[in-house]
Amino acid sequence: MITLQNIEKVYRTSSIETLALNNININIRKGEFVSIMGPSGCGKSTLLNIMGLLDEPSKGNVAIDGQLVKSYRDKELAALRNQKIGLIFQSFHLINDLSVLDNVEIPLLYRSRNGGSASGKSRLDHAKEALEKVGLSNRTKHFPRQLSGGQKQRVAIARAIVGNPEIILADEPTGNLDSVMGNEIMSILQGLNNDGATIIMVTHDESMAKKTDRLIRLFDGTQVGDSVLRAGGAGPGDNPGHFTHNPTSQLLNP
Ligand SMILES: Nc1ncnc2c1ncn2[C@@H]1O[C@H](COP(=O)(O)OP(=O)(O)OP(=O)(O)O)[C@@H](O)[C@H]1O
Repeated sequence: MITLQNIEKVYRTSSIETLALNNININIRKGEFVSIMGPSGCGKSTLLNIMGLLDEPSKGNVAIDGQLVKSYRDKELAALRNQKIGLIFQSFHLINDLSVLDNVEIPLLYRSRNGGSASGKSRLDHAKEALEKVGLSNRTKHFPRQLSGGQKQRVAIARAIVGNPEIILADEPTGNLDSVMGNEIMSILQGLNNDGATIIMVTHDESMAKKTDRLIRLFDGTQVGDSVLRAGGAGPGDNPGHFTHNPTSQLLNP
């Protein structure tokens, strides 16, 4: 589903070079719930951003469903992201001036403006459905400032799933929440995973990581662990999957 091959990421400023990721090789299988852990600054967010096509590696290859994304232009990357990937962040990233319902509709608006055919009514229906899935049907007209942290994160999850993405990437989704709310958010993510979503979650919390299928550990930009926590997770030794031919992109393994 997501394959990273020999990924290196270097951040360069005029005076400093930081090797944020060094020779990372990971294959995420369809339907897995994977957690990524490691000390502050070890490269977790950088890794998630590369998986989410928000950032490019300095070296190496990223493939989504076997398709190398290296040759994709920004617009193609944005379209692929909108179609396949839902993003959830620690600080929610909601738009304060928009109602809950309008926040959740945003990915569908993007899709409509880029050739999608969904009507305004169907977009709103989908947004309401997504809010129902996270138990927030009774807050559609509220604004983010009128919600608790856990509710804000549930809105963010509804926005992430409204377009039915196959992949959900979550960067410390419970990091700003107390343990009760954090557990609620984990239950929602587990439910989405049971329904078939592939989820990759960065966390500092071992107890949250233990609820996932597989734990990848990073240290200083290097992958230092990859363990299966429950059946269903792919093993550390798994080889990257095969790559299908698409004339518009290179093959990762010709
Ligand atoms: N835009 C940037 N420019 C320069 N260096 C950066 C940039 N973003 C991240 N880094 C550096 O890359 C390394 C990895 O950062 P990253 O944010 O991926 O770590 P992290 O594991 O997610 O950390 P945390 O747990 O504190 O959020 C760090 O040393 C950081 O200082």
